[in-house]
Amino acid sequence: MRVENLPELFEEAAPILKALQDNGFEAYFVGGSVRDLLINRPINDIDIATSAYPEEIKQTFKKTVDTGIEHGTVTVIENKQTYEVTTFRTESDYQDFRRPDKVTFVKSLTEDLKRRDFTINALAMDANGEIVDLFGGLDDLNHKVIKAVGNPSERFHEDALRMMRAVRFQSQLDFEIEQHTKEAIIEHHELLSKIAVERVRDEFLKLGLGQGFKKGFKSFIEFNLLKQVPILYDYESELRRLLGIDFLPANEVIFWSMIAVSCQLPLDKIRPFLVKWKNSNKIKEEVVAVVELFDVMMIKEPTNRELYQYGLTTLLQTIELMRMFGEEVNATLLVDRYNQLLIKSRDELAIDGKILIKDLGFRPGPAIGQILYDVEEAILNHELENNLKAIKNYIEVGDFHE
Ligand SMILES: Nc1ccn([C@@H]2O[C@H](COP(=O)(O)OP(=O)(O)OP(=O)(O)O)[C@@H](O)[C@H]2O)c(=O)n1
Ligand SMILES: [Mg+2]
Repeated sequence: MRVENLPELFEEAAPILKALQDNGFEAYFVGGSVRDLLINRPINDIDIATSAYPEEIKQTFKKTVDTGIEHGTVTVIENKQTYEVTTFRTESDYQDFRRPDKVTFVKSLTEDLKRRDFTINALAMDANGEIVDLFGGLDDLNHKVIKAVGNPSERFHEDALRMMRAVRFQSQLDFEIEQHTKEAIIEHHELLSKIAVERVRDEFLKLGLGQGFKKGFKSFIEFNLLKQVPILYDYESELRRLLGIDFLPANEVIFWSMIAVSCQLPLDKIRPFLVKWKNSNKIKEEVVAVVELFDVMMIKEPTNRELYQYGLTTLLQTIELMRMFGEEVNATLLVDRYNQLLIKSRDELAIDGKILIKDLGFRPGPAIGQILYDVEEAILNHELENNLKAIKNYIEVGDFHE
């Protein structure tokens, strides 16, 4: 099969393949980009596999970076684009079911494709768009099937993360997992515990944001992968409720908030939960804010101060989360209320501590903070305009002096 009219991304990369070929090497596009091209999905990164050794790749191109030279990967920079170019390889010595430290370079594309995870990821394409399909990947793409290359048990022993990859592709692509592949995951699910949490998290998140979330998540639970992940292994019945939800989480923060809320984790357990999953501080704080506001809004309308304190992004994410859990929320009204706030942050306040001390004769100390808070509160509740004259007057009349 040949792909006519390659998209620009591939056209731009074709000279890389040609340069390697001109030096007597084989070179192909491989992996996710070929798969995604064939099913019209947006293409992430273009990976290239070649018979050239890393040193030979480096000699072929002017600008290269040794990204993972011990694994045979050299990054080639051409026309400001970067391409990962990897020597045909097979992974031989497996320790602890993680990807090996050592790889063995091989001279044929076939050997390289044989060690890849799924048939849909084991397709290659040459510079003219000709597809190399040695394991039935095209058929599986057409039938929307995720199937291990060769013996599934072997593939999962080589890298146990592949079991997570199976369910994340199921979610992202809305595909089904082939029977033997599925049975091998169920049989070997315990191997997942050997894999670094960060790697599991990346796959879990991709699963969480996929179009076929419910399908992938159901497999994640039913193939017992859930049993191997931090904290959540205890919450199977709670998490199963997510299978009945009709909204897809739109981003990382909503995804983790959705998980935390469905497990009914108390607020003080959310940070430790996110830390266990090695999330960044940024994600941690954003998720905690969403869940806090969610708890508020489940009981009552948020106050103006709450809208101000949490801000628009958190508000919108919380509204989305509430809708996921079947709560009716008047988003327009809440957003209008937010937009009508006279100030959106402390910096916008027309007065500050310095003015209070210099112009109004207050003494430095905790009273300053209290005055600013009260002024802010009056402005947030539309009882006071945010201009210096009005605020000074408010303070004079209000008898704030000790
Ligand atoms: N554990 C893994 C990881 C990757 N691969 C192979 O390496 C390719 C590139 O890996 P990666 O970029 O991680 O995955 P993609 O399939 O490209 O998916 P994505 O679109 O998410 O990048 C895969 O297609 C697959 O052929 C593999 O066999 N086993
Ligand atoms: Mg990729």
